[in-house]
Amino acid sequence: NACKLMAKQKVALECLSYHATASNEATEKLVQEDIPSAGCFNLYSFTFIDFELSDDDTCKATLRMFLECNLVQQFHIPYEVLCRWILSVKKNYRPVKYHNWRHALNVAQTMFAMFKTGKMERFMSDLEILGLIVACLCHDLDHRGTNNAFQMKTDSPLAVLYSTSTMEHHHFDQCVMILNTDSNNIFQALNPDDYRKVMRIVETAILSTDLAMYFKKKNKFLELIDNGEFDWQSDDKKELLSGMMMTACDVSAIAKPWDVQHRVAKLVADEFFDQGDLEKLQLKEQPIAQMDRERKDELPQMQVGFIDVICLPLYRVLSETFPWMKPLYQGTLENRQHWQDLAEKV
Ligand SMILES: CCCOc1ccc(S(=O)(=O)N2CCN(C)CC2)cc1-c1nc(CC)cc(=O)[nH]1
Ligand SMILES: [Zn+2]
Repeated sequence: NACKLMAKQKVALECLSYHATASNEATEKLVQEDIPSAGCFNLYSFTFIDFELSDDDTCKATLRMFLECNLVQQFHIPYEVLCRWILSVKKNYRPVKYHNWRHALNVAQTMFAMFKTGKMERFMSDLEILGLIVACLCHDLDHRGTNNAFQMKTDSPLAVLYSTSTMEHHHFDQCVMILNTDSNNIFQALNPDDYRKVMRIVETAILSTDLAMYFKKKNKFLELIDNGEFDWQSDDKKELLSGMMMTACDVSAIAKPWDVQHRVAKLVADEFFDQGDLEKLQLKEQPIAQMDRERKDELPQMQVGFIDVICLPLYRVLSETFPWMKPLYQGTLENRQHWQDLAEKV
């Protein structure tokens, strides 16, 4: 309707004024760079840390993941197009405190480690591996540091466009926009059937990162597991497994070594508190506890709740079915103890 059209134009206008694609200079530079090994970046580990990587290193680490999965050769991705696409994706993340390019890189690296160290690649087709890595890198594109509820409450143009999973639909939209920007289309060599398939994998995977959708999917997934499901080849089961893996990657900072988790949690809290400030100022309303900086001493207890309600159940069922994913469960358990200790101190 007219209302949606206006909102679409408003969002599109924002993009027009800001050039979405990477520059040719930046692309040419990356094309020439030597790419360190996966071992050098520690990409096979569930305890990968990006803090000491420069922005340039993060692009090389991303290139290394594509090369390590043989995706460039397999899908005839022109190397220059891949370099430009990585730089364009990085450019379309905003410098918010948590939902920025570094988060996207970490989520993609966890997916890579799941495929390789978690031995999940044996259940995945090559197209699914390509689709899921791309989905992880794009899953929070153009995040503004505010959640779906905030879009609704502030009547943001995005909430007019998408009434459910508002941000996740926008992230996918941004992913499509970048692919449609000339010489950024890493899927250009795929035949029409594979192109349709991989776009569907990317869309479903990005939409599954809405935590509200996770709760629905989790029960269906648990049912399959309880019935001793082991044939993950059918499309709907594969979609369900991919969705669980996307959430597992999205929250995987919770399983990192304690000093990393503690530092990342501060970034998450700072971004939440910024939204809480906006709600107090702009909306004159009291934010929920996790977004209220006046209640920051409740943070350790909230993290224990986050671990118990969302993270542990997911990592437990994944590691029971796929044993090599256990490090994620183990790391989360250890961090639960640290958060519990802090919660008792307050
Ligand atoms: C660290 C600052 C406090 O962070 C939290 C506080 C509460 C909860 S919650 O599970 O109770 N729950 C989630 C669903 N909301 C709708 C209601 C509240 C989760 C987090 C949290 N989220 C993420 C993902 C962005 C990462 C992270 O480390 N912690
Ligand atoms: Zn995310």
